[in-house]
Amino acid sequence: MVEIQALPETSIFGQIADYQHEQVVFCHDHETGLKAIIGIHNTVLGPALGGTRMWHYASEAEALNDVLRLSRGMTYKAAISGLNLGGGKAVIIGDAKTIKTEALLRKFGRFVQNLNGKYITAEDVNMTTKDMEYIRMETKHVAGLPESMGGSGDPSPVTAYGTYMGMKAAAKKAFGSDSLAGKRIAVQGVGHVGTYLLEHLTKEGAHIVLTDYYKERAEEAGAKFGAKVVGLDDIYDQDVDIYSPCALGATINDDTIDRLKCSVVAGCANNQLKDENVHGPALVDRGILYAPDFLINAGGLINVYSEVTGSNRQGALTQTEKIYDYTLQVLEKAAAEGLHPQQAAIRQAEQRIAAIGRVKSTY
Ligand SMILES: NC(=O)c1ccc[n+]([C@@H]2O[C@H](COP(=O)([O-])OP(=O)(O)OC[C@H]3O[C@@H](n4cnc5c(N)ncnc54)[C@H](O)[C@@H]3O)[C@@H](O)[C@H]2O)c1
Repeated sequence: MVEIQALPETSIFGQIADYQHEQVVFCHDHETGLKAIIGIHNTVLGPALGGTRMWHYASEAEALNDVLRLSRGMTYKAAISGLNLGGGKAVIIGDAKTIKTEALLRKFGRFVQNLNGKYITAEDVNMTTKDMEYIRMETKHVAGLPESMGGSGDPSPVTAYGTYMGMKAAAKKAFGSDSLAGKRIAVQGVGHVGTYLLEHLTKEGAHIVLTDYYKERAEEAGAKFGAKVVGLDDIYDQDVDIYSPCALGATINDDTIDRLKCSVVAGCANNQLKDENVHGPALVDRGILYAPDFLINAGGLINVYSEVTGSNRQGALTQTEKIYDYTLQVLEKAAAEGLHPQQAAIRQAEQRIAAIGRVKSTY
């Protein structure tokens, strides 16, 4: 596993080397004000696929770090899910409310096109379906489009299904049975994925306690699913079997970890561990089983992949169901090799990339 060390902000090649990226493309256009970075982490398994995020970064160094970290995560997510995809991601620097124009997006599309399919882009934070339409005008290397445009549509139900499968596998390991009937589950965030997840959980007879940043959204979900609604910060103190982070990242941190009373953490949020090298082992010390986030939330990527391969929603769901087996395998590996689950998942992904890399070494 690659240990990432803090580097001086100016050491661009140092950072690229540390994260082991193949290629990082800096895109600039004076006319439109476009400043974008495309991070291509690894293409051993296939083209690098990952969304484009637009964000008002405090510094260019922060933007670079974000694209490097996110694209590396995509490599692992694809590899561990058995997909023939590499990891990539792009960031456009700037305030989406002020600088985003058709021309800027189409110019970005031309940079994507220039990579000839080595990078396939998709929607991410602060990008809309309309924005993707503009990018699509300049490049065919776009995935995750709405069904009306011939794409694979909303990935949230598929992500929720995979998270549900991963949660059941973790329950099997922690409690000896994968049944969630009667289990007390704290769901943090009832947005797109969280709501679909609640449908699976309540159908199986789990008892839910939930919270959301938007009080009305929380109340609505509480009423619909017969769940108890608690305050934003109170979610960490609940006496539950499973904590399911489905909102933001980094919610497992120094401030929250000692408050958790659960036996399992399994949710769809990205980057749940604030520092995987600190909080991964800390969960093990506390006797809490962690279902690796990038493994159990891969349903969305699997759904997008179905677009690349010409499969359909049913094919994506069938592939997503395998997250149950993959999660069990990773948790077994972690126990057998004395690793924390996130570390075991990264190793498993790296081993697949290395093995397939050797396969491809013959002409
Ligand atoms: N949508 C997908 O297919 C997909 C795929 C992989 C990973 N994810 C990740 O899953 C998470 C949820 O995605 P989503 O598409 O449902 O997003 P979303 O924006 O629809 O839902 C997130 C919800 O969390 C709430 N929230 C924000 N901050 C909160 C806080 N501090 N406490 C409680 N609630 C809070 C928001 O109000 C919102 O209702 C994100 O981390 C996302 O990156 C989503």
